[in-house]
Amino acid sequence: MTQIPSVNARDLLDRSRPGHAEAASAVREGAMEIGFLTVHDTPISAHEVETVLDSYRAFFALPTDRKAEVDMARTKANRGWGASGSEQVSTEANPDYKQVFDVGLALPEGDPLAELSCYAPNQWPDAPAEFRATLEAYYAAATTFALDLLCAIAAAVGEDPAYFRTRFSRPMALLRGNYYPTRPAGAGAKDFGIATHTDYGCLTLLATDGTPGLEVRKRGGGWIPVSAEPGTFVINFGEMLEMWTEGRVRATPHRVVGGADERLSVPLFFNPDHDANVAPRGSDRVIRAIDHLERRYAETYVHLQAG
Ligand SMILES: O=C(O)CCC(=O)C(=O)O
Ligand SMILES: [Fe+2]
Repeated sequence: MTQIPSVNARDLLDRSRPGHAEAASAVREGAMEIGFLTVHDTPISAHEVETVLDSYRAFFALPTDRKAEVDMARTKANRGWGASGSEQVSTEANPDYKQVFDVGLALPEGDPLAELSCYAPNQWPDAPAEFRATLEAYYAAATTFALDLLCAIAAAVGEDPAYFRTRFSRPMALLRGNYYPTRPAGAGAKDFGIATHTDYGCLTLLATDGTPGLEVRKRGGGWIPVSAEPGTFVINFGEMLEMWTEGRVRATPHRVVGGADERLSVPLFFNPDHDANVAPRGSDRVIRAIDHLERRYAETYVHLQAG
């Protein structure tokens, strides 16, 4: 049976700890074989995650017309609320029935990067109170942790951590709240909370409310369920890191079918700077991170789809 490795984050991040070698070895298996791992003993507390989950829960519980005030479909970017059906991550499935709320890096006033849609301004609802402050605080904590994790994981798989550390100074990192209502009556074989997909970026730091639902595709066929209580995290890797490491780190397909229980999850998609070259290191190709990300956004967000 394939197991998703569980890693002590303190041991991983601190090379002087006696558990470091064991943590690094578990990371190698998680990154290079399965494409998923879970981490515990992290710098982000269960309480911080519960606070973020409570904020998203209150937002998604607002009446539809209130959420529509920050509907990303009214913009050419992906900041704000995405209604059920606003994203189609697989051409073999219908648009997902989840709702989302997406937040990106907040740039200083007048920053020329704000012209790029990957750095579009965030849209904030008036309610719930503290929603913006809670998400901004979590965004800061999660991006710091994600960078430390990515560098430690790079070192564990034999890459140069210093190289990665310099490619995330203005990251196109996207924080998302996913709200999965109960699986709709009449949902069929092509309907999913989120259909089978790989993530687009480097590393995804995923918190959940503890309700099961996420499934990871096994190489030999079949699915492995993964769960994470608040304070623990699921880590998986995206297409850019797979390209960047010439396939040594794997971007593994995953999905949420959804069931009788509502569910909330909070991924941080840790994407690099817009101008990072994510082509295999040592090759003479250039694949700009922003080009890959904008192409994937244009394929999957229904309001950005061509035609
Ligand atoms: O809800 C989950 O557990 C996973 C969500 C996911 O795969 C995504 O948002 O990319
Ligand atoms: Fe995903």
